Amino acid sequence: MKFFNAEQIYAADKFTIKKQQISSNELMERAAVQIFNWLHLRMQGAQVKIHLFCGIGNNGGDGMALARHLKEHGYNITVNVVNYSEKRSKDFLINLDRLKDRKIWPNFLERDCEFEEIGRDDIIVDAIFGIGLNRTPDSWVTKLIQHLNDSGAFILSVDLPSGVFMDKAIENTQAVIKANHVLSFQAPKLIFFLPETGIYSNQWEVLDIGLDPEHLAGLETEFELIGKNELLPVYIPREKFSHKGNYGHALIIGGSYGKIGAVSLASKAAMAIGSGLVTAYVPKCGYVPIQTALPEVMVITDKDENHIQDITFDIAPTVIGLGVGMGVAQETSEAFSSFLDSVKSPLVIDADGLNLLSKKKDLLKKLTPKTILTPHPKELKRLIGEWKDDFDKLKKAKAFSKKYDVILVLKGAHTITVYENHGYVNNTGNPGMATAGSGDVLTGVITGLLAQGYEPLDAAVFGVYLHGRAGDIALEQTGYQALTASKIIEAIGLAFIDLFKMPEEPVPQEESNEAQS
Ligand SMILES: NC(=O)C1=CN([C@@H]2O[C@H](COP(=O)(O)OP(=O)(O)OC[C@H]3O[C@@H](n4cnc5c(N)ncnc54)[C@H](OP(=O)(O)O)[C@@H]3O)[C@@H](O)[C@H]2O)[C@@H](O)CC1
Ligand SMILES: Nc1ncnc2c1ncn2[C@@H]1O[C@H](COP(=O)(O)OP(=O)(O)O)[C@@H](O)[C@H]1O
Ligand SMILES: [K+]
Repeated sequence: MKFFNAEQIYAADKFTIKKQQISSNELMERAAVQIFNWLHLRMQGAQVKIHLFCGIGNNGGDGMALARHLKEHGYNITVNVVNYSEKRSKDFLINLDRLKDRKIWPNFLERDCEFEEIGRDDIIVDAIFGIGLNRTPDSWVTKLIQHLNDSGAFILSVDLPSGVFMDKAIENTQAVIKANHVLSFQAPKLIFFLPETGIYSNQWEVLDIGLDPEHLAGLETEFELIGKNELLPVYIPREKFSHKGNYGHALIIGGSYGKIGAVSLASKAAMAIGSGLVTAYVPKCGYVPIQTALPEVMVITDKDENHIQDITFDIAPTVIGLGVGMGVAQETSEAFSSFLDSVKSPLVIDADGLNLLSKKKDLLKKLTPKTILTPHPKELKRLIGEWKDDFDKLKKAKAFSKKYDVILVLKGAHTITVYENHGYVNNTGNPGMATAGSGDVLTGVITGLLAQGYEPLDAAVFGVYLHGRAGDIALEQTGYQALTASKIIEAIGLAFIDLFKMPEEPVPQEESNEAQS
């Protein structure tokens, strides 16, 4: 699913209005009816106080139209116009008049005015700013936003939480609505998935307002949300007469004294994801533990007992995953450097492999084209330097990807895989996965997919999805706290099965069309 920017949404509005021969106000009405239906289905006429706060643009217009439907269905509402500008939009004004026609008189909130009391059990509809926000709200609007956030009431935001920009970082965190639920029109928004802005959208849902699907499908976007629909076409089925040689040989290089478990996890994950053969390359101290723990995995040992000092082997792996638990000893660094001089196979580099690259940036030029790097935020900082905010991080990651021809897997709650100018946002996984070794599992998963012939970008995006899905499935048995990296590996098979089990959930839409009657 694509993430559109504000300009694309405005253009899609225009296109739809023309093609469907409707007015912009009719489109607004659709949006308002959808929100009304969403609320009505849940509230069933309950007399909970609903406080609507509407700006003077089209986001406010949506709120005014919603107020009319709520009133007509007997809900207990108060309507507030947050009068932050004189430049009221045409459709806001139409809906203001329609309210007045029905004898509903909004309170006009201005600088220095008193704000109404809001009870903890009340509901707030936030329609102050939408995608048109282009500067930080004034101090009095900021105070109002704090008043709403402090009320403890349930906040339903229209389209996005007021105060969040579509394409840049928040400047004043006090000036942002903390929404309990966001109803986003037509498509989700990238800001829901970035850590600095995502915290303001506790939950979100998409409401279809009927923008022209063909027009939307033809739009080029920088970011997209990855789900089953995007991945099923990528899946490589198993052929009846295939043999293990068809599914590649993954070599996992890493480990050091006390950190052999990282290689065990990555190797086991590479096996579980379907690699035909898996070999682990470890210092001597890793031989017995891996041979004992993983009968399916072959082991090659380094000449040294405790650290990797010389990466040479006489096998021909299809793909190499390097770095987990490897340490950054001087000898390891030198071995890594000479290994890169001759390596030709596709590479996945994680953990200490990334730290070594950060220490000697020259090595980046030696990487196989489209090498996959899987940094967590600290490793990423070492690689690409500090960033100002999430948007700056993505910009820097894209530039880095282009400069070195690498695929960057930016791990986090919503891992984003970046290649050149594009970002693929993951929507599986859970906070239970914030646990030792879960990153090692991801390294094995991606390496194992590459071994089977997936293109590097597909292997990264698919691997991140399956890893998260396995974490979600494991969670059902363990709960957050007891979820461990090993449990993620155990659930990989179910993550594959789940891919085919049921179609992707449709974008949530409300069935009831009561308000249209
Ligand atoms: N296809 C869709 O998705 C549909 C979307 N719809 C709805 O339209 C919403 C977008 O509406 P919108 O363009 O009128 O912008 P909105 O956010 O209401 O802001 C209003 C104006 O405020 C101004 N302004 C900006 N920052 C400011 C500040 N800090 N302090 C003071 N003023 C500030 C700025 O004007 P400026 O002053 O810069 O000229 C801006 O234009 C969208 O989110 C959705 O709810 C549906 O109705 C139909 C289909
Ligand atoms: N809150 C979270 N929600 C979803 N996934 C998470 C969360 N926290 C961590 N993860 C995932 O867990 C993995 C952690 O990787 P990493 O930090 O390298 O762990 P380790 O070094 O212990 O193996 C990443 O794939 C990351 O996306
Ligand atoms: K809003």
